[in-house]
Amino acid sequence: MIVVKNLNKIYDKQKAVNSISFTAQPGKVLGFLGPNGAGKSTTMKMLTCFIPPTSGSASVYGFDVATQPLQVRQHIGYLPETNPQYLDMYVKESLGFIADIHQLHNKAKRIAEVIELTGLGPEQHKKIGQLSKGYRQRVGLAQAVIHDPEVLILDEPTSGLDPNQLVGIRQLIRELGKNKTVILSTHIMQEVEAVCDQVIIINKGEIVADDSLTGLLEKHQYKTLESIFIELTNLITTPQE
Ligand SMILES: Nc1ncnc2c1ncn2[C@@H]1O[C@H](COP(=O)(O)OP(=O)(O)OP(=O)(O)O)[C@@H](O)[C@H]1O
Repeated sequence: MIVVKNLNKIYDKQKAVNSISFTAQPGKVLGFLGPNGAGKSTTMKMLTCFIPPTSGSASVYGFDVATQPLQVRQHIGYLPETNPQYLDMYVKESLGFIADIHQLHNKAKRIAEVIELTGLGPEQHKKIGQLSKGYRQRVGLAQAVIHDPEVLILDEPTSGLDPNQLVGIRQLIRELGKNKTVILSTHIMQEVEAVCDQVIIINKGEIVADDSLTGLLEKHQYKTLESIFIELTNLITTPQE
């Protein structure tokens, strides 16, 4: 479970995240939506202890991101938007490297399992630099889940994937979401409808919707998710400080 209370991030003078509060429950996929620059990645970076909050609090699986970052990292899997990879490493080597960071005892078995889970089988003997973008995303996902974390934070996990790969990765996220807490950011509304149970829309650092997918659609007279998104993210027109 993730609990966020009055979380703020100010970069110099730029207020990126403005006192947001929400919870994410296990067994559900939470779609984190918002226009470019809304504060999605910043929030995800705070939840994964990559950057400290300016104020407010967030806990992941009961551990505080500011005071218990090691414990948070043990229970969280993170696929950053940029999916940074060592291109000279072989797929299995990179998974072994991450498995070592997590001090996994059953390393070989677990590497084989995540290769199977993420559909990396046919490409497992290649160097990461030789992989297509979609397969690199799969490596990122395999790295994020290798220690079987209870919480997964996925920043635009399907960006740039072809339709065949999209279906596969979405199915995988759905499957993982059955017993983990998953937060997923995306700009693809179809993906939200296909994968998410809960939807948060953030605009200019503030939450403008937090509801179940069905609740959100019902509240907006079953308009398309795209029109709801546009309506809500064009609402706040006052400039940021
Ligand atoms: N390191 C930084 N220093 C200064 N400002 C930053 C930094 N990182 C992000 N910002 C600013 O914070 C705001 C939120 O950015 P963030 O990357 O969280 O948005 P986002 O919702 O993830 O956007 P996108 O959909 O484009 O990925 C933006 O105005 C951005 O310019």
